[in-house]
Amino acid sequence: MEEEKEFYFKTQNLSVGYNRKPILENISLGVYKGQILTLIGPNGSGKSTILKNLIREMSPLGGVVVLEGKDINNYSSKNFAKQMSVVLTEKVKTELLTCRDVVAMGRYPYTNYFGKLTPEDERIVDESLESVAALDIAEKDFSQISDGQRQRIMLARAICQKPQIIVLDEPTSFLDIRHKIELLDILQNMAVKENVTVVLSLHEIELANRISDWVMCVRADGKILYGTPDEIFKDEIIRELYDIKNGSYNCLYGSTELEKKTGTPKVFVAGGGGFGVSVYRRLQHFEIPFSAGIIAQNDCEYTIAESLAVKVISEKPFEIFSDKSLEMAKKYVDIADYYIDAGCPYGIVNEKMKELRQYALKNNKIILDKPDDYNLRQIGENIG
Ligand SMILES: Nc1ncnc2c1ncn2[C@@H]1O[C@H](COP(=O)(O)OP(=O)(O)OP(=O)(O)O)[C@@H](O)[C@H]1O
Repeated sequence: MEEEKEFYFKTQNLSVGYNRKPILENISLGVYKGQILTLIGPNGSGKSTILKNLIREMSPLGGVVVLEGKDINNYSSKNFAKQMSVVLTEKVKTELLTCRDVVAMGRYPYTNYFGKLTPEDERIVDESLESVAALDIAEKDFSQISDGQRQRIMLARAICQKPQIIVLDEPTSFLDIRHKIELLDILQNMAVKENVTVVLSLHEIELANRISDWVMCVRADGKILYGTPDEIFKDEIIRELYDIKNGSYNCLYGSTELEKKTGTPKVFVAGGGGFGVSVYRRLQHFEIPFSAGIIAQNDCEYTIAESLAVKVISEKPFEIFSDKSLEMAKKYVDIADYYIDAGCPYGIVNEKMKELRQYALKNNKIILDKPDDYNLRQIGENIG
């Protein structure tokens, strides 16, 4: 990681761990103002431990954490709270506090000794509640709301603090997909529009890929990779990071596929244009090995076919399907008992697929057009 200009927030040779035993060493991260850094990695790899060291909840076993050129230990508590707000997963103990009260706690670095809120503070509390779409639950008892609602209130509290940097540990874990997207949208907005720096950990790597400027991969073996999303989100790196042996993760589409079924492909799928995707996944579901073709390598379903099919007959990007590919596809039709037509329309590029279907027909293959689950289950039973 080369530093051209001074990072707003960085670590230098940071070591973190428990009871004087390091679990991760030589951690070097750096973000500029208004950027988003996401920590990803398997359970127990140490993401929360790193975050706790970044927010002064734990003391590093070695190295330093630097905020705006200054060791974070050299900030007074109040000044540190004006710079940084934190959203952790731990449940906050509250007695008889409304959601509004909890959010208002975010203003304490700015209030006087008695903690009295000014009308301006009250306005910021309302604004923060509104930004997480929680005005409707503002007067509810904080201990009587759902996990997802609690997560949004804690974010509102952090926003209310008007920080320069916000640190969040798995802020999306209890949220449904709509609220996940909304939360990440709020963070992105804070970063891009208000120049707030965001450091967070996420399990949803496809979302990490969308919002991050920097990504830190924390591997179970203690190895750390740091880079831009383009450098980090490669199928190979992600597979190794999570030690995915059965199944696959596709970085381009953020899709997860279950384990490929191997064996003689008694089914041939004529796919293309995305029409084959659901057929491949249902064949996998019924544990039926299959071959697929002819798929252009730039077709949106190519990588999914590669993840699930025993064999994919493919064509180079943007090329009209060649005789050579057709001959190869015929070989796999020969092996198969079934020819599934996924319904991709014919055009200039894939005209040879008409010939392939004729070939299957002539060779007494059972032709199925867009089969449903009932058909697929029967195929599974027939081929054993
Ligand atoms: N208080 C503690 N004392 C000793 N070891 C701890 C403590 N808290 C966590 N650990 C250990 O430190 C390692 C890293 O834990 P950490 O919670 O940082 O992982 P994580 O990457 O955040 O995991 P997850 O994705 O499951 O939240 C784990 O092996 C864990 O068992």
